[in-house]
This record gives sequence, structure tokens and C-alpha cells, in this order.
Amino acid sequence: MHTTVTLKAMKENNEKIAMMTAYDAPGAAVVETGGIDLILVGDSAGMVIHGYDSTVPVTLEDMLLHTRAVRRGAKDTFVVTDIPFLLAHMDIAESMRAAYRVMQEGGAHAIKLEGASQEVMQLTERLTAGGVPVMGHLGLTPQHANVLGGFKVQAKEEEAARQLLKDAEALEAAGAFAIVLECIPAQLAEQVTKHVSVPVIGIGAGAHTDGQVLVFHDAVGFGTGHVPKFVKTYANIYETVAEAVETYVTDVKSGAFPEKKHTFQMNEDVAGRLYKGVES
Ligand SMILES: Nc1nc(=O)c2c([nH]1)NC[C@@H]1CN(c3ccc(C(=O)N[C@@H](CCC(=O)O)C(=O)O)cc3)CN21
Ligand SMILES: CC(C)C(=O)C(=O)O
Ligand SMILES: [Mg+2]
Repeated sequence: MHTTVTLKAMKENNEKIAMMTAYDAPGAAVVETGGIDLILVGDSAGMVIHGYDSTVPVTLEDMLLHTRAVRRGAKDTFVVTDIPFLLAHMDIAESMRAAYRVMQEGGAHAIKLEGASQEVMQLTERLTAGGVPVMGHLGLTPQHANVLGGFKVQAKEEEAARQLLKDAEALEAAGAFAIVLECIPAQLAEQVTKHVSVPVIGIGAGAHTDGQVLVFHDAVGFGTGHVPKFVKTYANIYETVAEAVETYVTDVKSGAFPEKKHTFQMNEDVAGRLYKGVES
């Protein structure tokens, strides 16, 4: 299993880091079997699992439930859990408590915080000091979709790009062990990757980051919504499952299922007496 130390060594050795999300035990098991370096229990759960159109409605209880399931399914993989909407911006004690619960009750090995606000910087410092590895997340931060005007590419202009570079450096200085860059120009992601010593993991941030992350449902083609441009779909699970369900329905209607091998039997004498019992 990776640690924050081995992940940093991967950056130094130019070994790419492959991260994917998981939300439940079988999803975590299959991702672990596939050889993923680390699992993100993303608040994208709100969208791909719970059917919301943003990550804003996701609660700490949701994240705890998903994290526990993921840990049971993937016992040998480093697990990072998103701190959900606004919880990093409460009073410091409440924000610390959220991370405390994700680590102790959820069993996560690290937490992820969106943005570079003063609150996030202070929280990153205090959590790191207390022994909680913190992953940063810059660029498109979906919890801010309502102030960003939706899920748009970020930091295309010089001023915003320079600010993002500064934010990444500040996160590193505050103790972040890795940084996710979401939906930013590839040239900017490359600069950030060169300028910080911690692993940079991209999603929609081009090929020059230290690693990549994708949402499980996007990667395996089990999504129901819009598929962002940065996604590569490696399977078409939705179609496969839909075909299986359709065949099941057909079999039930026609009587082709269940067959004898799916059926339990009792002794024929006992069955005969039951029949008489019903008649008398
Ligand atoms: N299924 C899924 N995949 C994700 O990658 C994901 C989630 N959900 N939920 C949380 C966030 C939201 N994300 C998103 C969602 C949509 C776009 C998107 O449609 N972007 C446009 C770019 C628009 C522009 O040009 O500015 C695109 O076409 O890719 C991007 C990131 C990434 N995360
Ligand atoms: C898209 C990734 C980085 C994420 O934060 C999530 O899945 O919630
Ligand atoms: Mg997230």
C-alpha cells in the first residue's frame, strides 16, 4: 500500500500515479484489483451515486458511509476522502471535527480540501500538524460551482493562472502532501507540477502532471449524465448491464428463468402430503 512518502517518491522517480474514485465495497475491490495507486472517495458520489446535479448536497454522513464501504472493499489501498461542501469553512473546531470523523469513523488515510481560502490554508496546517495528510484541490473546484458559473475550465488568463501557481505553492507550504488540479490548461498544470515538490494529480489538466484521476463511473462507462471532454471511457458498463437486465426480464416473462439448477427441492413424499393437506 502506498503512503504519502512512497507517493512523493513516485514523483521524484517520474513514475505516474493512477488514482480513481470509488464509493462502495465492490467498486473499491475492482479498482484495487485493477492496480490503482490510490482511491478517492469523491463527493462526486452526490452526482454519480445519488443523482444530484452538483456536489453541494453531499453531507459528512454520506462521505462516512461511502468511506467505510470503500475501506471494507479495498483493504490494501491508500484512501483519500473529500471533505464535503462548506465543512472546511465552518469554525475551525467544526472543520477539524469533520476531518477527525472521516479519519476515525470512516477509516480514510487522508482527506481532500477544495480551494486555497484562508480557512483551507489554516485547516491544512492544523490537520497536517495533527497527523492528517491533506490533499489540495485547485482549478475547477466543484463545491464552488455556484460562484464559478458552472463546471468551466479555470485559469485560462494570466492573472488567474499566476494566482493558481501561488495557491499551489501556498498549499505545499501549508503541508499538503499532494494537489489535484481540475480542468485547467495543460501548460499551467505543467508549470505547477514543476514548481511544487509534492505530487500533482490532474483531471482535465493535460498529460504533464505526476498522475491522473478519473471518476469511476466515467472511466467504465456507467454514467448517466454528461461526460466531460477530459474523460476517456474504457468500457461501456451501462450498456452491458442494460442488456443483462433486458435478458432477465425476457427470461422471467417467458419462463426461461429459473431453471432446475436455480431451484430447491424437498422429498417427494413430503411434497405429496403437503398437497393432500391443502386439499382436505
Ligand atoms: N461524473 C462526474 N465526473 C467528474 O469528473 C466530476 C463529477 N461527476 N462530479 C464532480 C466534478 C464535476 N466535474 C465536471 C463536470 C463537468 C465538466 C464539464 O462538462 N466541463 C466542460 C468544459 C466547459 C468549458 O469549456 O469550460 C466539458 O465539456 O468538459 C467538468 C467537470 C468533475 N467532477
Ligand atoms: C473529480 C475528483 C477530483 C473529485 O474531487 C471527486 O470525484 O469528487
Ligand atoms: Mg470532489
